[in-house]
Formats: sequence, structure tokens, C-alpha cells
Amino acid sequence: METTQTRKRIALIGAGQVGGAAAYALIQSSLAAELLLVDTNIAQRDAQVRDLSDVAFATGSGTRVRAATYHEAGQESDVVVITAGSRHTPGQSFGESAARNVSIVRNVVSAMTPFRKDAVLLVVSNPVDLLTSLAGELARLPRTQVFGSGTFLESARLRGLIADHVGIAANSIDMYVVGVHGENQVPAWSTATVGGVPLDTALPAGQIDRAALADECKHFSDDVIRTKGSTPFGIGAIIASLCASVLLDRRNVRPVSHFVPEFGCCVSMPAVLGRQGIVRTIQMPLAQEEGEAVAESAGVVKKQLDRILEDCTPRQW
Ligand SMILES: NC(=O)c1ccc[n+]([C@@H]2O[C@H](COP(=O)([O-])OP(=O)(O)OC[C@H]3O[C@@H](n4cnc5c(N)ncnc54)[C@H](O)[C@@H]3O)[C@@H](O)[C@H]2O)c1
Repeated sequence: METTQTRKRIALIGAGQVGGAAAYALIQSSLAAELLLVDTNIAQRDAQVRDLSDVAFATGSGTRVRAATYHEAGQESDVVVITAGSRHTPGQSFGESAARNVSIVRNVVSAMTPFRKDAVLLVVSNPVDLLTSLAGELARLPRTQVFGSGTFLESARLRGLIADHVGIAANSIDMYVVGVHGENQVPAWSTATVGGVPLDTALPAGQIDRAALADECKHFSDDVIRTKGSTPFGIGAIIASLCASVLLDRRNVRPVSHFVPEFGCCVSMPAVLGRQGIVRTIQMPLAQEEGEAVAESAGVVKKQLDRILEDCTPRQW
């Protein structure tokens, strides 16, 4: 008899470093019956299918991996994850790498449209807030069904860094990094708690150097990217976790990039995740300077989005 589990499919658009790491984590969890890999580089895609099939065989996973087309991904998948794109390479301007990924996301979303009505689209390619906003405009899905990995990885990382400094388990620290992924991320210190107690009370001044930790969190991957070109494992684990929240309708609260009407674009705020994607946003009583920092960087994303939507030629962007 076909169970609900056997019918679940996740598509990964982009079978590079990040897509491969996400697939590795997903296979280990046996979350879906099938993983569909889509890539314009056919040799790369097929090599990943074979290598990842070995993971399934070796671990006794219930997940099978196969190559697929955009059409199959859009029509047959419960969750479609976009990791296609070019990495930001040293010496390349932000605008150059962003413009290329804008063009890639436009093409892949259009190639997959129309999506299955209940498909959830998870955007990972960078700049993730802009690309999630763009995908949300183009996918012809309800806004709640399109979200981005946003600042979930940074939030997990900052909890881990604090935990290491104070000797308290990371899962007893409730702390979010919010706003726009990357240089302008905002650690929401004002709402952080330890064991339900406000951070200011639980860890009085002097116990942690907030500025140093925030800086370490922001630049944690810089050396890794310089050394090995990519940071696939952390984001791969985050993708697997987000897929589980959706497919299992877990209702986890996660800081993911999603449409915030006040800003007219997608930025990360804690949201409840379930089978239909964003179930609702959790309103955060941010300190004034934190709120202003989020609004300022959201304003930049919104301007970039408007320019792309007005003038669809990325070269001019
Ligand atoms: N949001 C995050 O926290 C986070 C973390 C790490 C990486 N990333 C982003 O993930 C993206 C992928 O990084 P990577 O290290 O895997 O790069 P990669 O170069 O290893 O892989 C990208 C893959 O996308 C494929 N591709 C390009 N255009 C495509 C298209 N139109 N359709 C299908 N596939 C296409 C390429 O052939 C390649 O296999 C980058 O944009 C990177 O910045 C995001």
C-alpha cells in the first residue's frame, strides 16, 4: 500500500555543492520517497545522482535520487528547493553575482511554472532575500508558499557561539538573527532569552561580548569560502530541517525570509512553518535600533526588487 511517506517528493534545482549537501542530509533522514535533481550541467547532475544513490544504498535510506526536468520538479514535488546559481567569488562585485543569480532564478521559476497547487518553494541562492522576493512575484503561488532560508543558519550559529561561551546548551537559548541575510543581518538581542529568562537578566553585562559574537557570527564563513570555495554543510542541514518542518507540518518557529507586507518584500522574521509554508509570522518587539536596522536593509531589498520588476534586463540592473 502506498503510504503518505512514499508519495513525498523534494526537488533540488541546482545540484552543486549546496544542492549535494542538502541531498546528503535529506537522504539520511528518509523524509521523502524521492529526491529529484535538476541542473543545467547534465554531467554534474548525473554524477551527483550516482554519488548520492550510494548514500541511499549505504545507509538503507527510504529515499531514492533521480535526475529530473524543471517540469517534473514543478509538477510533482511537495517542496522545490532552489540552490541554482553562481557563488560569489573573490573580486566579483556584489552586483555582478547578484545579477547572474537574478537571471537564473527568473529562468528556473518560469521553467517550473505552473507549479503544483500545494507546492512549497524554498529559495537558498544568494542574495536570498531579493531572490525569494522575486520568486514570490513570479511563481504564481500564494505568498505563504514561497520562503527563503534567510537567517536561520546565522541564528543557529549565534546560539551555538553563545552556548560555547557561557556553557549552556544551545537549545536552551532562544535567540534570533533577523532582517536581511549577510552583511546587514540584525541579532535581536532585545528579545533573546535563556531558559525563558530575558538574556539581560540571565547573562548580566560582561558575561558575553555581544559585538564580538555578532561579528564572529557574520564573518564565520569568510575563511571557509576563501579556503574551500563554498560552505555547503551548514546550509545543507538547514535545508533538510526546513523541508522536514514543511513536509511533516511541524509548526516549528524558524527565522526564514518571507513576505512582510510592511516592507513589501521578503526578509527574515520568525515564522511558524507547516505544510502550506508560512503559517504565520511571529511579531517581535524589537528594540528601536534593531527595528530601524531591519527596516533600512529591507528598504534596499525593496528598491532592488522594484528595479528588477520594472526593467527585466539584469545587465542594466
Ligand atoms: N542562503 C545561504 O545561507 C547560502 C549558503 C551557502 C550558499 N548559498 C548560495 O547557494 C548557491 C549555490 O551555491 P553552491 O556552492 O552550491 O554553488 P555551485 O556552483 O557548487 O552549484 C550551483 C549549481 O547550480 C547550477 N545551475 C546554474 N544555473 C542553473 C539553472 N538555470 N538551472 C539549474 N541549475 C543551475 C550549476 O550548474 C551548479 O551545479 C549560491 O547562490 C550560494 O551563494 C546560500
